[in-house]
Amino acid sequence: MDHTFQVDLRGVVDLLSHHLYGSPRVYVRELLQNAVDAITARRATEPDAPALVRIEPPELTGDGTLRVHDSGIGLTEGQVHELLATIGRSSKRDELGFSRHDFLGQFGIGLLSCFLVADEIRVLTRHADEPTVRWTGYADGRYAVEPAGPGAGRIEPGTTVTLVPRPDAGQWFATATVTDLARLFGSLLPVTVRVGDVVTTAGPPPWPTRPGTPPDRAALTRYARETLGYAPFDVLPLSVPEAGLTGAAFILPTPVNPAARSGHRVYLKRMLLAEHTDGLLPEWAFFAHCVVDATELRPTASREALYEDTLLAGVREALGDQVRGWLVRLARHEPRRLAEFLQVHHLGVKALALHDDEMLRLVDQWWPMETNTGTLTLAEFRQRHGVIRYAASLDEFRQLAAVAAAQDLAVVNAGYTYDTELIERLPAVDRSILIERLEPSDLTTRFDTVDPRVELALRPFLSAAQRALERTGCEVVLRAYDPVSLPALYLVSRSAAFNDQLAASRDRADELWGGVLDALASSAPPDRPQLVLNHRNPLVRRISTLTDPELVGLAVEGLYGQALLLGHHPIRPADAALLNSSFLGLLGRAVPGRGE
Ligand SMILES: Nc1ncnc2c1ncn2[C@@H]1O[C@H](COP(=O)(O)OP(=O)(O)OP(=O)(O)O)[C@@H](O)[C@H]1O
Repeated sequence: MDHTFQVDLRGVVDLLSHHLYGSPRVYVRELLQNAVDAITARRATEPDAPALVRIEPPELTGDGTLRVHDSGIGLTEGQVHELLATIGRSSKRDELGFSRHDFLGQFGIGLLSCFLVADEIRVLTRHADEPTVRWTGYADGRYAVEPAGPGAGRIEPGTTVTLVPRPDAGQWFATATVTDLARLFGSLLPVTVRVGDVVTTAGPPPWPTRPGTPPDRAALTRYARETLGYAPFDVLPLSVPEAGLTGAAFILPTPVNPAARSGHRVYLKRMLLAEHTDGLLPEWAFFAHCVVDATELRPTASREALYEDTLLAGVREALGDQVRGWLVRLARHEPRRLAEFLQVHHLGVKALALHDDEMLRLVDQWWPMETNTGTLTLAEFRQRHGVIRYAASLDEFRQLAAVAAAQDLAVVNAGYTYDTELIERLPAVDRSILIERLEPSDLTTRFDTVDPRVELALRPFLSAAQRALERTGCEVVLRAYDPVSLPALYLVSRSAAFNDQLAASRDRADELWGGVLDALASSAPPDRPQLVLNHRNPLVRRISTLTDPELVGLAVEGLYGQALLLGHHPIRPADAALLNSSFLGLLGRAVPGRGE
């Protein structure tokens, strides 16, 4: 024998409140939604029927209940039995079970949300000229249906839903709260909604809802200020006809962390879905905040997020194209504004340019980069210097910018976030673009060698200098270069820097890893850092003529330490000890009196 499922209503309500809805406040939304749907249904056959929803909070009814009156289609007694008492039953689906296009509701569970805040729900409803019916449902699962009785019938078709608040839910019924919630969820609804005497609907959205209508920028900016709390950098209207979507993207006026997306304000058929909806824009467009209304996108059952389907994916792509189009237009027609935009959002734009050719071109053309010949865009740099020569880290740039400039070598500082990757991606977009990473040791090839006779005469000095620095593993070289004021330059090729790091890790590693690192070290080329003394520098010349080997040692150690510091190189413990001893040694010699 067949049996019918029994439903434990308390269990279902518990499920809704703890696992489906984020807050009991959704009861206002569900009541509004049912009222609006009922009005839509009535106006389908009676286009001139009134379209009014009136909410009376307990303060106004005076009997502790909240009432929602609508001028909708109402229900017959048969429908009351069928629809109100069956969980999951809805009049808003077609014979095949698909949600009907004109309605907000579709799941047949919305009314249950009232049990989040009420113990008892009463519905007094009249359909056309049928008798008025009274339905009362209780949170424990009981319900009663009866005719309204003489004198208690409704004069007009429509429905009044009455909630008897639960003792612990009083806060959700305060007039101010109900007004705020009606405004939050329903301000764009196409019917008039009143809480008491206060109209909470605000008419049509502030963005164009018909194709071809130009946006009212002043109204949109006002909307952003009043509703979203900021004055946008710019506003662009959005439209995706396949999703029945219209809206606006507000470009945020301050930098935002691309990883901390705050989501978009989404309305479905003019009812607020959520203020922080994810998934509407591609991730790169984090600098845009959208407010949209769509007729075809679907909500999840909680009505607090968008259902991820192919339509949503298509919408995301279309909206991404529109935001991108705005950027490209700005670049073409308002370069100043674009520069302002980039000042605020350059990090995000660069992140986007890592994958997006159009954005990469934008960065190439418009983003001012630091170079050792002043601030230039990469495009300008190319035009002037041909090859984009770049230092891949801030330290490398600092170390070499001035010296390279003195050799007429223009270098871009690509040490800021994403810059190196972006420069290295440029040739993939435009094969004619030449790039070259500045290798510190390349510089020495541009330095002049010293006259062989002079160098020969300085052999003893150079040997003493090399001996003094032997412990540091660095090679002393003599060259002549500009700027004259620079006595010495410490140059580490990339492979030497790698070797240094490897040696430091080797010292800290255990046996197993030590073995692995040793194997690596043996495959790395034996490239030593160089201390390049500048023979054009007067001090170096004087030092090179010293005959006291100890003083030569102290002076060269001093130059070594100064070159390390000037180039922002890491100071290892051995370097610190060397710096210390050379400083004290030189001081000892400089101060009159006998040393111990
Ligand atoms: N104010 C009303 N006027 C007329 N009919 C109503 C009203 N409120 C509810 N109903 C009827 O009760 C049914 C169930 O309502 P309920 O809110 O539970 O679900 P729904 O609106 O169909 O779907 P959803 O769960 O998505 O809101 C509705 O389909 C509708 O037929």
